[in-house]
Formats: sequence, C-alpha cells, structure tokens
Amino acid sequence: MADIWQDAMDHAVAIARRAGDVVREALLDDRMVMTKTSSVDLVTQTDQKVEKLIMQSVKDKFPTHRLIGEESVAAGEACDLSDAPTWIIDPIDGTTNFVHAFPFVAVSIGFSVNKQIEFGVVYSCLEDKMFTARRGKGAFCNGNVLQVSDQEDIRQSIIATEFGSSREPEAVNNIFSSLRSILCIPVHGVRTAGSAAINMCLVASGCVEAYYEIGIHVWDVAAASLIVSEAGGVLMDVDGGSVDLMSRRIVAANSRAIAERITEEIRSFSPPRDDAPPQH
Ligand SMILES: Nc1ncnc2c1ncn2[C@@H]1O[C@H](CO)[C@@H](O)[C@H]1OP(=O)(O)O
Ligand SMILES: [Mg+2]
Ligand SMILES: [Mg+2]
Repeated sequence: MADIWQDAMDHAVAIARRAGDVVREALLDDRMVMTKTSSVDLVTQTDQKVEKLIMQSVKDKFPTHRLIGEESVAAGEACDLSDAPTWIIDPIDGTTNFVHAFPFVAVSIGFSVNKQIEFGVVYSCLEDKMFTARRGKGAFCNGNVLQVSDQEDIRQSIIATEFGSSREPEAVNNIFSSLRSILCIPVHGVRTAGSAAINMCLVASGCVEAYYEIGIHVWDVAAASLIVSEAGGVLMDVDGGSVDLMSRRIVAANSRAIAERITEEIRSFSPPRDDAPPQH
C-alpha cells in the first residue's frame, strides 16, 4: 500500500538539505548574535532565515498542514499540537555551536498526525549526516540502518546530556546534582554535543547509551524521538512515566533498563510546558 506521508517526508529531506546549504554558507560569513530568554540563549539571522525557508516551502506544497517552529514561537506564535498534520521545526538545533563553528549543528523537522510522530528528519549539516525515520519502517543515517547499542549495564555506558540555557545558581545546582549522581554510578563518561537532536541521533547510532535533559522544547526532540524509537531505543519521562513531547522533559535510551536507571538519579523538576498559555 502506498505510504500517504511519503511525499511529505521526501519534501522534508529535500528542504533539510537545502537548509543545510544555507547554514554551511552562513558559517563563512560574520554571524551576528542576538539573545532570547537569557544571555546564553542565542539566535542568529540564519535561524530566522532557515525557519522562513522551511515554513514557506511547506505552506506552498502542503497548504492545509500546520506548523510549529522555534523562532515563530519565540516571536509570539502559539505552540499547540493538535491532531492535524503538523510540521515541528527547529531550523538550527545547536545555535551556540553554530555561533562558534563547533561542528554539531542540525536542522530538525518532525511531522506529527494525531499527536503521533509519523516521520523525523535530522540533518547534521556540518557532518553531512542525514538521519531519517518513518514510523514502523526503521531509522537510517545516509541510507544505512541505525541500531541502538546493546549494552544494558549502565556502568559500561556513555550518557549524553546538556547544561541548558539558564545560569541561575539554583538551576545549575539541580543540573549538576543529577549529573554528579549519574557520573558517579559510575559510568564510562558523560558527553554534551550541544544539540539535543544530535545527542538523540547518537543514541540511535549506538555511540552513546542514553541522553536525558529537562528544559528541551518539542522542536528539539520531535524528529529525533522517532529516530531513537525506530532504531530500537526507548523514550521515557524523567520520572519514569511515558514521554510527553510537550512536557520539556526526556530520557532517550537504548533500553528500558538504562532509561530506568537514569530516572533513579535525576533530580526532576517541571519547566512551564510548551503548550502552557503565555504568561503576561
Ligand atoms: N546555552 C545553551 N546551551 C545548550 N543548549 C542550548 C543553549 N541555549 C539554547 N539551547 C537549546 O537547548 C537544546 C537542548 O539543550 C539545544 O539543542 C539548544 O537548541 P537551539 O540551539 O535550537 O536553541
Ligand atoms: Mg533546538
Ligand atoms: Mg534552534
């Protein structure tokens, strides 16, 4: 039977590649940096330009589809995930890396119907790695099948996470408290790639056993969540329940055993949800 979303997925791959060209070209220019929620939450004109490029191309080809994009939400658009076909876009995941030319920068495009991710595309543009997944059909990197690591002993694992974009001492203490507990399990190592989407693709590729973070947004993880699960991995809330992509909390792991072991060590908290009404 023909796949009704194949056209949309082909479009996502093509537009992610075009977006990647724009990102690579912009790396050669001066990168003017602006800030959003804090002095370390960065945005550039390239984030905005790439989001416009992706959104316009989706509107032209699929005019009935809905869109959620990081920079549009930052500009005041609502972040509501309905049952309608919805494209969930992070034009540059890893803007801090982009600003510093640290080579993990991704374009992330997820597509959801009935609140279920149907396909995910993460293009790591400086590595030229195109990660794709279609629900029920596996995950791939540049056409090669992805499979999570089979390591079930957390003591033999590498765990990825990020430090987030708050530098408030209490928030940083929370993050370091969880990180310390996990490091001292002990694990082989802890890594931060600087991009939530790429951290999750590293889980899908079997290079790290798990990634966890509190504070991510739906556009950081929508596409990569399917790439992880189609590579045989599991997704979980940081308290051990089912994952909720609007909750800003995630554990993505190669196995239930490692995901659950991580949830035992995380000092959890709940940032305002992505679909919370705006605060005035
Ligand atoms: N200073 C910072 N350090 C790390 N991640 C940051 C950050 N500011 C924003 N983020 C965002 O938070 C996500 C999870 O850490 C990252 O993928 C990144 O997405 P962004 O580049 O699209 O903003
Ligand atoms: Mg992001
Ligand atoms: Mg971004």
